[in-house]
Amino acid sequence: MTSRIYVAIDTPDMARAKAIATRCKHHVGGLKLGLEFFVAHGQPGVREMAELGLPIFLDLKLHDIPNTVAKAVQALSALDPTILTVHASGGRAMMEDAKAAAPTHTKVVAVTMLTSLDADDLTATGVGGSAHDQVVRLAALAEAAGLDGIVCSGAEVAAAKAAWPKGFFVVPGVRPANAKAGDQKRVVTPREAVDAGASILVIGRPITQAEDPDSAARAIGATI
Ligand SMILES: O=c1ccn([C@@H]2O[C@H](COP(=O)(O)O)[C@@H](O)[C@H]2O)c(=O)[nH]1
Repeated sequence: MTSRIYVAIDTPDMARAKAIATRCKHHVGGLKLGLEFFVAHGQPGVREMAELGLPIFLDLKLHDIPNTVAKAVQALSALDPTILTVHASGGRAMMEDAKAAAPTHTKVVAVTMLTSLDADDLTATGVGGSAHDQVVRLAALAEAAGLDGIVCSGAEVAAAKAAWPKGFFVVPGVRPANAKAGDQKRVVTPREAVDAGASILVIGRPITQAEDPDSAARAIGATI
């Protein structure tokens, strides 16, 4: 069975990115390339990583006016990513236009509330209610916009899935027991994320900063 783990390759260093991906490629289901990697290497870098043969999750978290996001998605289409992210707070029209511009089989998923934020952060940005309420609200908006799913923490995925059973649920902020949370505030273990209904888990530092990324990915895979 294909692993549900997408390893977050968060580095601007191409040699390191390829080395990590090559080492753990038999124990993960895909590679997640985000802002740090894309700003450093752009589309040629993504193509180079895709040559390793794993599905590519392009986590660019696009967030702008509908026309700008749609044009950006069009410009990325040749990369044919398996998964692409936009921010749900960009609004319904932005998400609709992003989905319309994406290749048919690319899953366009909306980031609801970053896993590095907690309830206090939400209040500080002027949003009332709990993380749970915010995620469920933005999940409904993403579904209405025709997206494929959302990104949320493992703490909200069960509620989001109950409201959207056919949605695709991406869960970052995943930490094996006793691993350092770092800047992540809404954290669950890999097992908890899967039990709650995650479609895929995004895991970065617990794998990429391990002495042996291959063993780390394998060990985490064994817990789910
Ligand atoms: O809410 C979100 C959305 C995306 N991410 C991304 O996932 C990885 C997590 O890396 P770790 O090292 O496992 O913390 C990273 O690339 C983020 O950009 C997220 O953490 N939370």
